[in-house]
Amino acid sequence: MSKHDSIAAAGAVYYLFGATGDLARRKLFPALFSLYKEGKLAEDFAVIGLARRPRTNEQFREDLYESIVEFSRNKADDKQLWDKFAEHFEYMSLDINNVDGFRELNNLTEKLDAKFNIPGNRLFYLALAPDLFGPVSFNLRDGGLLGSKGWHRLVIEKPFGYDLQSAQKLNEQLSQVFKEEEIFRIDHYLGKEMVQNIEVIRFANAFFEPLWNNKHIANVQITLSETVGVEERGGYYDKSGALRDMVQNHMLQMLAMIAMEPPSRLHPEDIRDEKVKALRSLRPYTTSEEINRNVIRGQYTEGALKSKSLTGYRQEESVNSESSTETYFAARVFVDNFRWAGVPFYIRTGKRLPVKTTEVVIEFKNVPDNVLFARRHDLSPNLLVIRVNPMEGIYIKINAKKPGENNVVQPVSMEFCQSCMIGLNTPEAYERLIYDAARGESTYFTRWDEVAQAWSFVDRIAETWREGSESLQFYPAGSWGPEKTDELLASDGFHWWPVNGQDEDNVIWISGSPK
Ligand SMILES: NC(=O)C1=CN([C@@H]2O[C@H](COP(=O)(O)OP(=O)(O)OC[C@H]3O[C@@H](n4cnc5c(N)ncnc54)[C@H](OP(=O)(O)O)[C@@H]3O)[C@@H](O)[C@H]2O)C=CC1
Ligand SMILES: O=C1O[C@H](COP(=O)(O)O)[C@@H](O)[C@H](O)[C@H]1O
Repeated sequence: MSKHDSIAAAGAVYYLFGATGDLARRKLFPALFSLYKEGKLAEDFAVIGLARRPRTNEQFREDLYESIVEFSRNKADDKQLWDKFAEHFEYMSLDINNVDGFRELNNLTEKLDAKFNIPGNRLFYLALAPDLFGPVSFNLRDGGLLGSKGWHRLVIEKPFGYDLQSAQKLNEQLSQVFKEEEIFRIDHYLGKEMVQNIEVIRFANAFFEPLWNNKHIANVQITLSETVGVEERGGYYDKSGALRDMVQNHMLQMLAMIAMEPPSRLHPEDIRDEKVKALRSLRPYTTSEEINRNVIRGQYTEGALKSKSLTGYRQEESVNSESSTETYFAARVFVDNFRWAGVPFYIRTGKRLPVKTTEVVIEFKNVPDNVLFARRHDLSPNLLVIRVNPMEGIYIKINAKKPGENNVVQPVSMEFCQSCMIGLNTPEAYERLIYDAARGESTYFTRWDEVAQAWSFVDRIAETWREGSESLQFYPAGSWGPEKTDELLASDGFHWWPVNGQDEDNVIWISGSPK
C-alpha cells in the first residue's frame, strides 16, 4: 500500500458554494492544496466552484493559483504537481435560488465522476451567508444531487443563526434534507492544533488529571484577543457583535473542552455528549443585575497601536455611526457541577486589543497556608498556560528554591513551544476540518444540541442588553478593553495573567524562553 492509499480521504466531489468569496480565497483553496500536496486527497476527487458571477475554468484556476501563492503554507513550486491538482477544479455559475442550475450541476457531477473515477460521494461546503443554507439544501435535494450511491455530507460555516430561535428554524430546514450525522458545522477553533491538544493535555497526563477540579484550580482565564478592527466586515459584524461572533461559538467551545468530564470512549458522540453536558451546566444569568455584575461589554473608540493611530468603531465604514454593538466582551461564568462549583471562568475577547492571541490559563490554588513556604513567602500560584495562537505551546509556572539562597522561593517556568520548532509546518484548522469531514470524522464539529445550548446561554445576555439596562463601556483602540474588566477579577482577589509570557521577566527559565 502506498503512503497515499493509507492516508487519503475517500474520493468525492467537493461542491464549493461561495467559490468567489473571501473564505474560499483565504482559507479553503489553500487547505485543499495542502491536503493534495500531502497525499490526503488522492486522484479520485473533483472540486466544483459555485457562485453567481461568470468565470471560465481557466479564470477559476488562476484565482486558485493566486490564492495559494498568497495564503498557502505550502508552495505551488512544482509545475507538474500544480497542473495535476488544478485539473480537478471546475467552475459553474449558479444562483442558489434557481433549481434548474442544480439539475445542470448534476450533469456536470456525472461527467466528473466518470473522469476521475469518483465513487459517488458528495461533500457540499457552504461558504455562504447563512440565509442561503436552507435554499441550497432544498435545491440540492430537488435538483437530484442527493440520490447517489455514496455518502453525502453538508459542511456549513458559522454563524449558525442569530439566536436560538433562528438557529432552530435553520436546523429544521437542514434536517428536512440531511440527517444530523451528515451535517458538519464548522467552528474553526476546533480545528486548531492546540485546541485539539486540550484533551490530550488533560487526559494523558498524571500531572494534571487528578488536579482538574475545584479543590485545586483557583480560576480559569480564556483570552481571545485580536488587533484587527472590524475592517470591511462591518455589514455583518455590526449586527452580530463579539457575543455572537466569538463567544457563542469559539469561546464556549473552548470552555466546554476545558470543563467537560472525561468521555468514556474517544468516540465523537461521547466527546460531544460531555461537551454539551458542560454547556448545560453553565450558570444561566437570568436577571439584569446578575448580568451587569458578571458581564462587560465594550466598544473601541479611537486610539493607537504601535504608534499607528486607529479610528474608533463608529467611524469604521459600513458601521452605524451610533452603533452600540460590542467589539469587546468579558465575563465571569460558572460551571455549576460537582467538579467546578465555585471556580470562576473568566473569559474575554475583543477587537483592537494590543496583541493577537488565544490563550487558556489554569491558575492553581496555593498549597495550604499552614505549610512553611506558603506562610513565609508570597508564593506565585502555579500556572498551566495553553497557548493556542499565534504561538502554539504549553507553559508551566512552578516554584523552586532560589539557587544559593536559603528559604527563598523563586517562580520558574518551563515552556514547550511547538510553533518554534524549525521545519514544523503544521496543518491549518481548515485543512484538518475538511479532511475530517471527508473522512466522516465529526469530533471537531459542533452538534446541534451544543449549538442550541450555547445560544440559550448567549440569548439571555443579549436580551438583557436589548432591554438597555446595561451600560456600554468604551475603550481606546490598542488598550486591553474597559477598565471594569480588571475589577471583575480583582473583586475575587485575582488578576488577568499577562498574555504571551509578558510577565516572564521575574521568572527563571528551566528550558528555552520564547524571547
Ligand atoms: N471570510 C472569513 O474569514 C470567514 C467567513 N465565515 C463565514 O463564511 C461564509 C462566507 O463568508 P465570505 O467568504 O467571507 O463571504 P463573501 O461575501 O466574501 O462571499 C460570499 C460568496 O457567496 C456567493 N453568493 C452570494 N449570493 C449567492 C447566490 N444567490 N447564489 C450563489 N452564490 C452566491 C458570492 O458569490 P457571487 O457574488 O459571485 O454570487 C461569494 O462567492 C459566511 O457565512 C461567513 O460568516 C466564517 C469564518 C471566517
Ligand atoms: O470566526 C471568527 O474568527 C476570527 C478570528 O479567528 P482566528 O483564527 O484568526 O483567531 C475573527 O476575526 C472573526 O471576527 C470571527 O468571525
